[in-house]
Amino acid sequence: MHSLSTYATPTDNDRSASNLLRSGGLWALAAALTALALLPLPDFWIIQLNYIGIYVLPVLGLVLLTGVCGLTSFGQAAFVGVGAYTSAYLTTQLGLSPWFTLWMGLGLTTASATLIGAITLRMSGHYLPLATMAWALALYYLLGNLDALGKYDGILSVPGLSLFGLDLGKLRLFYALVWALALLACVAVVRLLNSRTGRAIRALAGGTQMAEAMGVDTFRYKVGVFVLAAMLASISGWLFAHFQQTVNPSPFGLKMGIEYLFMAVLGGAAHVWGAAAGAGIVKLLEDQLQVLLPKLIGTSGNYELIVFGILIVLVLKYLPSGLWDAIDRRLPRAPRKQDWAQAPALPMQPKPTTGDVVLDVRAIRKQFGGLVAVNDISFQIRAGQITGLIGPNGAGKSTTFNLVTGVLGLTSGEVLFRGERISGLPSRAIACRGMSRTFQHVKMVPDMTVLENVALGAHLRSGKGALSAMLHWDRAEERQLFAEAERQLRRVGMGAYLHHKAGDLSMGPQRLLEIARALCADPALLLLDEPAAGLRHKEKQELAEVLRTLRAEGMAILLVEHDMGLVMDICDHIVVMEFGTHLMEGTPTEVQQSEKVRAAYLGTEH
Ligand SMILES: Nc1ncnc2c1ncn2[C@@H]1O[C@H](COP(=O)(O)OP(=O)(O)OP(=O)(O)O)[C@@H](O)[C@H]1O
Repeated sequence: MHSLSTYATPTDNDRSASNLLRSGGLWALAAALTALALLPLPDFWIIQLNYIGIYVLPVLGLVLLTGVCGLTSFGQAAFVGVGAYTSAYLTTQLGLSPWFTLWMGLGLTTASATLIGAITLRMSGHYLPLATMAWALALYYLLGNLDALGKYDGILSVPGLSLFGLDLGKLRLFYALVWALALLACVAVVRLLNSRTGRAIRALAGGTQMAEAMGVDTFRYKVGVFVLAAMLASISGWLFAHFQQTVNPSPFGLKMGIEYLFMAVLGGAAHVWGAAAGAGIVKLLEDQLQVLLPKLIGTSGNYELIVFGILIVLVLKYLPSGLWDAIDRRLPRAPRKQDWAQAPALPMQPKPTTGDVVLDVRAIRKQFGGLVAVNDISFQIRAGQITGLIGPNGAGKSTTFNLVTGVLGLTSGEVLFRGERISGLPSRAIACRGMSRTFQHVKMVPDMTVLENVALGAHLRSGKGALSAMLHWDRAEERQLFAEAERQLRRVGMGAYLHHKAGDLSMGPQRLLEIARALCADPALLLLDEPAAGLRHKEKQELAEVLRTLRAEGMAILLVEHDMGLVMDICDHIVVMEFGTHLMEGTPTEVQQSEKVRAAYLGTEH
């Protein structure tokens, strides 16, 4: 299996150079920001930098929401408005401390984002962005029409911030506060993305099927990310209100929502540091263009919007992943520091004894309109056996597979897993009971390493959440997860690939990655959907060896496969389907000798 490797394993020197560059980048940014504050810069530039810092927070939210999760939102500015207005209103009307109203703003944002997210995030495709536009507009008009909030004039005389008698309204102190919060948020998001929760979040962009099969409650995670993005926006709104000391609806409307999205896309929507790059470039460019363009053209107007329009088209065409991505790709990539050698093993479920019935499929049926794709199919799978499910194209194998794993609902019949009825359960609930699968078309997170992808398989065997990740309270569990991921990768002969980017693998290692990820879930039943598709002869032999080893260890395996050589070579029992019906079942020899099976494959009458 090692012969498959076409990559050089990074050395310790690469690792330290890369770590220095990457973690050093944060310190370099912090040092540059401090130096800027100490330099005798005109106030104008400090004000600009304050605005950039304020914009970094909502854009960072969009990086999570849009760049990482693939959920496009034009409504981020509305949550900036919720934070700004809550604090402006409560400090001016009730005389509350801004340090208290920050939390009230966050509370209101959390409640409204949870409600809006729960309603809109069920939508997909272009409906979701349209829905975000709708509630962004609704909030804008609400703010502009409420008497209590001063209608379109807004709220004036919002107090500045002070801390222990220190007036944070002074430009350079406010600058320190804004950028301390912005950098803290960036570090928190970096930590989040590099955690159990982060890996689940990163899996969402490729659709929900794989993440659900790993036990991730994808809808809950989407709402969670939406709320987190809104909270970052709310903090930005709080800063904005107390920096400007006045609020009105304009900066929280749809136009600003589009501008935040533009900052994220330009900077690099999938990169945390892209948020800072995007916010900085757009703000500085906007200001310079507002001065330059009227001079060039000879009349005043919002001409910078035309330049931005052209710029976004060019960026989408030539740098679709944003400016930061172009830089990031040139930085050396350091492998994760292997600090899990001593980590205790993750808890394991008790396993069935060899020969026990693990899966009992009873007369399952699936109709798609008038088409009966699976027609009252029954079979059993036992521990320590490889059961093949074969049949010509369109026989109903994948549909059967999806019915068993909970991806599709049954029209009738039932499925028992280890004696428990699982029909009707969602796939994550089935995964939780010890059934794990691979996909006909490999599903993984291409930007994550092989190790990270495989660690996702143990999602249900761990439990640390977003806050633990941000505070680094999840390190012990992370070590356990990576120890398990490495163990499973070595089990399938992928020990040489731990730190490779999954998207760079060829088909053979990709399929083994999926098997290792499925094994990471500690399953009693492994379902493999065409694992040999696209593999070379040697890779197939290696796959067969892996499956034999798993069988010897007592694993129950269901194999849907077209490669008859492989099926006949490794299966103990074979179920044959044709036109959705159960044609026959038996040992490989019985199946090979069956006239009915030959006729089914040759397309003759039987
Ligand atoms: N979502 C769907 N809606 C309508 N028909 C479907 C759907 N999914 C599958 N079918 C139909 O059900 C039948 C069985 O398809 P299925 O993909 O399960 O076959 P298969 O044996 O896995 O085929 P292959 O080996 O080509 O993957 C086919 O006629 C297919 O067109």
